[in-house]
Amino acid sequence: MPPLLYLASASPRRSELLVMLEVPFELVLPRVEEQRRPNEAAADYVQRLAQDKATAGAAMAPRPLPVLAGDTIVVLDDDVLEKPVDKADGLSMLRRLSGRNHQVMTAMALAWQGRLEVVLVTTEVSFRTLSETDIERYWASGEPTDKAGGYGIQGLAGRFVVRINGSYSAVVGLPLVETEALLRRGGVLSG
Ligand SMILES: Cc1cn([C@H]2C[C@H](O)[C@@H](COP(=O)(O)OP(=O)(O)OP(=O)(O)O)O2)c(=O)[nH]c1=O
Repeated sequence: MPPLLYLASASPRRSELLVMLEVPFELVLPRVEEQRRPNEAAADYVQRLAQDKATAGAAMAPRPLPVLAGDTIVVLDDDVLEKPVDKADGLSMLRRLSGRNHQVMTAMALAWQGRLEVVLVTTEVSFRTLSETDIERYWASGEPTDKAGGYGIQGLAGRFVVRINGSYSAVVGLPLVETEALLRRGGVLSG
């Protein structure tokens, strides 16, 4: 099947989730700098990054097809927790998340025919209290390194999650319901 869409993402989770929407797609891999501006609100930041990725993807796409991109951040007390830069950073994120609620924000952007639309999905996630042993063992699993907030709900950190209020697929990196609607608006999906 010829592609109808490009996904501008190196995230294997985003590719796996997009498969669920049954639209043939190919990857483009733009490089976009991820740096929050002073006083930039978390919701603005995550939407800007998704838009930057979609725009950069459209600039390098080999064919004039719509380009989808996303960004995920974890927000705790107005602080943005991105991917841990090292072990100390990863352990400190997990200690902060322990026994508390935080928000996971995922923005998805679609660039097509010179247009750009972005949607933001915010999900509340509750963690149980984590012991130092939980935290050290989880870090040693290798799972936290490439994930916003230093955890993956779909993996070993699933056992830390007491409840979520919102979209599970958004926490993993691509909100299925909202992305399907976005792809309909962009004419990628019909019906
Ligand atoms: C909170 C959480 C994040 N994540 C992942 C989703 C994203 O892949 C990653 C956040 O990093 P992002 O910067 O959103 O994305 P990425 O760098 O992995 O990929 P790309 O920019 O090329 O699209 O964290 C999980 O897999 N599970 C979780 O529970």
